Amino acid sequence: MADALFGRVAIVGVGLIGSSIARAARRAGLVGTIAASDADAAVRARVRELGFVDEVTETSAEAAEGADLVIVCTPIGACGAVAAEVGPRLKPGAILSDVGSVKGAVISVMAPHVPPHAHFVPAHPIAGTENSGPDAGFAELFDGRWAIVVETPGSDPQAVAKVRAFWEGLGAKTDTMTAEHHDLVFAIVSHVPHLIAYNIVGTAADLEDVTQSEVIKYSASGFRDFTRIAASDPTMWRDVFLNNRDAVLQMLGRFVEDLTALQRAIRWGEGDKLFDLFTRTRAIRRDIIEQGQDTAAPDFGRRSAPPAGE
Ligand SMILES: NC(=O)C1=CN([C@@H]2O[C@H](COP(=O)(O)OP(=O)(O)OC[C@H]3O[C@@H](n4cnc5c(N)ncnc54)[C@H](O)[C@@H]3O)[C@@H](O)[C@H]2O)C=CC1
Ligand SMILES: O=C(O)C(=O)Cc1ccc(O)cc1
Repeated sequence: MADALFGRVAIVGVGLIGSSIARAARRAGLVGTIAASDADAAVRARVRELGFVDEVTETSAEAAEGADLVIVCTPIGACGAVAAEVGPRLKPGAILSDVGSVKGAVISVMAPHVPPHAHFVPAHPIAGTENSGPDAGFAELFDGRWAIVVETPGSDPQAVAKVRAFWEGLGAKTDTMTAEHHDLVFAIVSHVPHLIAYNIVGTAADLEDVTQSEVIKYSASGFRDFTRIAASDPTMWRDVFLNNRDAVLQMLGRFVEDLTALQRAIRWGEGDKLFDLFTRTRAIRRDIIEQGQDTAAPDFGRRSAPPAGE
């Protein structure tokens, strides 16, 4: 068991990520007290029932009162309003953080509400599932996965080090990068792939009338994997695309160009072009596996409830 890094931690928004943080922090003995709040009364009631936090408050301001660390785990679109509510309650030396999948836009709406006596250290765990809500979280979610901690101009190195230590205590490996770089990288490795999944499942669903349900009946594992991703939370992903617009559009532009080149290769029977690309991409997958980076274990992706007895 690690020594407690923080006395009181407040989690605002107790869905998949917020509840997983609470469970993992408890598992590691990382914090003294965990307070939690959520805008949804049904979620607050369920969190009380599940019993993985010490205190459930009506408002985020109450949860943040006296906290050493406040982590905003709401959809991105709510981060600015939550920061406006908790900012004035932050005690001297307190750290405000978040888990949003986009960093630039989130920082621009949260940072103005951080008083000079507190610190702001944005973060993003690269771990999740297609499920939402407090029942979907589990303590092992971050084990062996990356958590990106963002350094902002003027950020306090000690506060950054504490947030890194917190994520490492939750089981993650940590790295730092600028918000701008983060948003470009995750546009191509996470946001555009989700958009592709939403699109292909949508297209197939539109064709379903024509094929009389064959789309679902015969869907093999490739299409099934897309349906898992396309089952991800609509609010969360709407907010991701609205808030990482420039980077996503830049990466989509490149993606569409490359797709058009493939379309052309198929039209003109250029088998060598297709074969070369498929050979390169197969090697990439093999490299990922060799480096032990394929930590998206299927049982993690498919989990919808914490282990019995938690
Ligand atoms: N789901 C995933 O796989 C991952 C999500 N993230 C980020 O984590 C954040 C949360 O995502 P999830 O936990 O999946 O969502 P979730 O939908 O499971 O939970 C979000 C919770 O926030 C609450 N909420 C909404 N507005 C609020 C407000 N104004 N004040 C207090 N509570 C409020 C909702 O009632 C809900 O319980 C998002 O910003 C997302 O970008 C980061 C990594 C992975
Ligand atoms: O479920 C999956 O495959 C994911 O890709 C989870 C995920 C979603 C959003 C993030 O910002 C990070 C991880």
